Parts: sequence; structure tokens; C-alpha cells
Amino acid sequence: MDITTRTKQPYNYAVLDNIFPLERLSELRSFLTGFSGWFFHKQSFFEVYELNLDEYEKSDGVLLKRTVPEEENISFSIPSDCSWVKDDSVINELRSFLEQEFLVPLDSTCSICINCLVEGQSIGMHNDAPRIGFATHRFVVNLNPDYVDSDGGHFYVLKKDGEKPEIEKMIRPIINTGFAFESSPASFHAVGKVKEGSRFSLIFTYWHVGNKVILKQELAEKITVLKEEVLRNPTGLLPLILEESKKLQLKEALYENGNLFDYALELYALLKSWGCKENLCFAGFAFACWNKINAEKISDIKIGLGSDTLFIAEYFYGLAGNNSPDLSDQPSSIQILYFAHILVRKRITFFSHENWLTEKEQLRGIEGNLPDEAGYLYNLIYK
Ligand SMILES: O=C(O)CCC(=O)C(=O)O
Ligand SMILES: [Fe+2]
Repeated sequence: MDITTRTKQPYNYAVLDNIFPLERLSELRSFLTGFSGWFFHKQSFFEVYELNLDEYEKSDGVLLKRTVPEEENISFSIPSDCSWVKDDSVINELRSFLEQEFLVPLDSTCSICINCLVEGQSIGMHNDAPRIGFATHRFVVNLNPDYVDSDGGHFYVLKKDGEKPEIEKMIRPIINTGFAFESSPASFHAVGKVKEGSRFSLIFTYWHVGNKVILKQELAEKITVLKEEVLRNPTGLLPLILEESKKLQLKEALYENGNLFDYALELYALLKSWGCKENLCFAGFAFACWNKINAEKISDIKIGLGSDTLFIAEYFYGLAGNNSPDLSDQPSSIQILYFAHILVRKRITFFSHENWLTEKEQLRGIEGNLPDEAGYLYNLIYK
């Protein structure tokens, strides 16, 4: 494999050549030309035909599509001379490349898919910025022999600081060239309209170990459910807090990519689900509001909260204001609250390797003081 471009600007990416033995890709391309099991995938900014190889399993050398009830009497298979795309050796080699190129640890999961864009189709500008549990790194291999510029379907690396995107680099989707990149809020790219023939690309998708796909269920969905549960049956001080939140218009207050009310309530609900004492859970809620509301309003939210709750919240607020607080000599209640705060923010921020490293460093040594459920998440994200 040859690296023809390698850069961190405007985001981490590499342009590649001679990725696989050419015959392998030529065989795959010939097969795809006559393939009929495509899935039409349309979204606001793109329209493509997709072949999701995750739905296929190796069986006697060929790749067989797992049957789904609605397709009981159709079966799709990919011949043995193309089954190499799902070989562990291929998946592991590309993973190692991405790990070395971008200096990140990647999870064992890999998702593989083939895109086919026919005349008139394109993929509009997007960045694939990873939310919790979403893929973080991708390796795209082009599959088009005899490609000429008039075929269209160029791949564009885009830079978007302000309103107007600029073309940073154009890549022709010529067979055995490729593009590897790290998804982030800056990783804008697009595929121009196909003008002639069909444009195929083979895409390997990977996840950073700190943003594993199961975090969607284990964290994002769980937190949503927990929040709904506490709302359905508000006990203790919660009814009062909900009333105060309305007055404070927490739902209207933006926080990261969400609002302050959701963040505060999720923090409360997560701490509660870990079996934390009510005062610690409320301290979580109070802390979350501290930053965004003015001093007089804080006194409103103080109504009803016990002094120990306020003490924790106030103390924690001071601590969290410090960019890299040393948590190791803090009381365990503060460590737990800090960890919950990091987790809840994950749902409303984008994953980044740098943030993950900082968190890992900050949270070092607190593991033994976490409740079981929190310890499980800690291991899932930082181990
Ligand atoms: O099909 C392609 O060439 C690129 C698709 C894309 O946007 C991606 O893989 O993130
Ligand atoms: Fe993309």
C-alpha cells in the first residue's frame, strides 16, 4: 500500500494507492456489475445503492446472506473469489493501518459495506461526526477501472470553517485508490454527481475503543430510559425541582448539542440508577444548572435542597471549573458525580480521541470507588 497524501489539515486523513492486489478488486468489481441484491438508501443529503456485507456470512467459501423473513425465497450469495473482503486478515490489516496512521486504539468491530452510485446520484457534503457509539474511522477503497473525469463521482475533501465550504482535495475514484479518515466535526467530504456508468466503493468502518457500538444501548438508550422513568414517577424532591426547572426555562437553555434540562435530569437519573443517595443525585441536578443560570436564579433552585446537597453541588462546581481537576484525592461521592457528568455529556457531544485521553487520565484510580454499574461502564470505555 502506498500513501500519496497524509495530513491533519483540515482533518486527519490519508490518500492511498495500491491497496490490495489488483486482481482481487477486479473480480469483485465484475461480480458487483451483475449483482441485483442492492438496498436503495435515501437520506436528505444522499442517494445510493448499498450492499451491506454485515448481513453476509461465510459458508463453504462463499458469502451467504442471512435470510430475513421478508426475503424468505430469495437468497443472495457472493462468490468465493470475492469472499476475501470479509477475511480477518484483511479487516485486521486495515485496522492496524488506521491505528498506526491516526495513533488511536480501535475496537475489534468492523462493518463492511459497498456503495453503488448510478448516473445522477451523489453524496452531499457531510462530516460523519461521531455521536456516542458511532463509527470513528473509515477506510474507503475505490473500485472503478477505466475511470475518466467525465464519469463524474469525484470524491471531495472539504474544508468548512465559516459558511462556505472550500475544496481541499479532489480524489478520482480509480480502482485500488482509497481514502482513510478520522470522523470529526471538521471531517467534511462529498461525492460529486455520477454522470456516466456506475461508481462503486468498498467501505470498511471502525470504532475507537472508547466509542464502542454497544455504548448506544449501554449508555445513550439507557440514559434516555432512565430519564423517562424518573419523569413518569417523580418522587422525593423531584416534583419541586421540575417546577423550578420550568420557571428557570431549563429546556430553552442550550447546552452543547442538547438542552440544560435534559442534561441535568439525565445526570440525576443516572446517579439514581447507580443506587446513589438522593442528596448526591440532587447535587448532580443542581450542579448541572449552576453554570448557566444567574445568581438570583440559583437561589430559586436552592429552595428545598438540603445543605449537604448544596455543599456537594457547590464543591463540585468549583472542581469542574478547573480544567483538569485531580480526582484521586477527592471523596468518592465527588468521583462518582464527576464520572456521571462525563458520561451524560457523551450523549450530547461528539467523540474525540483527545477528550477520551484526557478523561482517562482524570479518572485514573477512581475505578474502585464506583458503584458496580458505573464500574462496568468505566471498563467499557477506558479499559
Ligand atoms: O462512497 C464513497 O466514496 C464515500 C462514502 C462516504 O461518505 C463515507 O464513506 O463516509
Ligand atoms: Fe461519509
